[in-house]
Amino acid sequence: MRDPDDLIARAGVRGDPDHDQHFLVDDRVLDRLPTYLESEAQRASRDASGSDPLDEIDAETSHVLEIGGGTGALTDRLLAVADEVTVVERDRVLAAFLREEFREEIDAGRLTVIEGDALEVELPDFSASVSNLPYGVSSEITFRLLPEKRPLVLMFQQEFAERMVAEPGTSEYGRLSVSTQHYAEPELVETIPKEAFSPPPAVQSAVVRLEPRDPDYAVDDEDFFLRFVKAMFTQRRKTIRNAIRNTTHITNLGAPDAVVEAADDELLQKRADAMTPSEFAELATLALAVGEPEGD
Ligand SMILES: C[S@@+](CC[C@H](N)C(=O)[O-])C[C@H]1O[C@@H](n2cnc3c(N)ncnc32)[C@H](O)[C@@H]1O
Repeated sequence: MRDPDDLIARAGVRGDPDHDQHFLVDDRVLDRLPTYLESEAQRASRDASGSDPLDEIDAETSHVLEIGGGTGALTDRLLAVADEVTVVERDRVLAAFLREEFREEIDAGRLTVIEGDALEVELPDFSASVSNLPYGVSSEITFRLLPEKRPLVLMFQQEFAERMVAEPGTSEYGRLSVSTQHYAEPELVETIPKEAFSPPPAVQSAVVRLEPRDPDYAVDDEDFFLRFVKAMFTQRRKTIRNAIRNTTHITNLGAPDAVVEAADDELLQKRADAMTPSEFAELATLALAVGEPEGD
């Protein structure tokens, strides 16, 4: 495997925190990241057999997408486990370096470097993604990837990761938890100290594994459901009864009182942070049916 410090030296760059550039320099962390594509049970059985993680990975690695390639330390590990890798990098100098450093892999058709903004470029049909995300746009990128319903292993600021995996009734639980868990089952698999990066970011990081799944509830209109959840959490300290009445500028409900009249009283007395995703779905479905949403 290429040495991460050598890659930075060869690229002749210093990560610029203002452009979300924090390069991973801890080999052990880099080696572990692709293995999180496996489930917990698969990882445990491999650990028990003592096999080399990068040799034995048992996951869908036909085409792995990496957002934010940097100097290529993670790209190198992904090439070791995947048939094909596509890396997106916005920085012109870094994209040129990746094309030079990985010329052989590119010529062999195993690596594609896309220079551009991950929020704008056309993404390939990938089988999984493993990425150390640019934190400034991590939410937007994640919600671009989640609807594709592929396994994702993504690095975030720790506090963000904790909100993604949070359960109802906790202070971290919010709109981010419900919308993440609508698409996938998230698992916080490892926290990463600042020293694993060069330059170190301001806060600790964490790796989240996101296994795509269909939710255990049905929604007729996904956009309305997500907008309804957003609306309820803008009124976190209010009861759902008041939140429904106070947020018509977000939900576009023409008849919020009709929703309140038709809804189960027990739900109406709750606050958003005590509502399970399926309870939100139940209310959103009712709101669509009787709340006269405008423009839907
Ligand atoms: C946290 S670094 C990770 C670099 C490398 N993968 C590693 O682990 O060492 C994030 C990378 O994303 C790039 N980047 C920042 N914003 C981006 C965007 N909107 N689209 C694509 N790449 C972006 C940065 O230039 C940087 O190289």
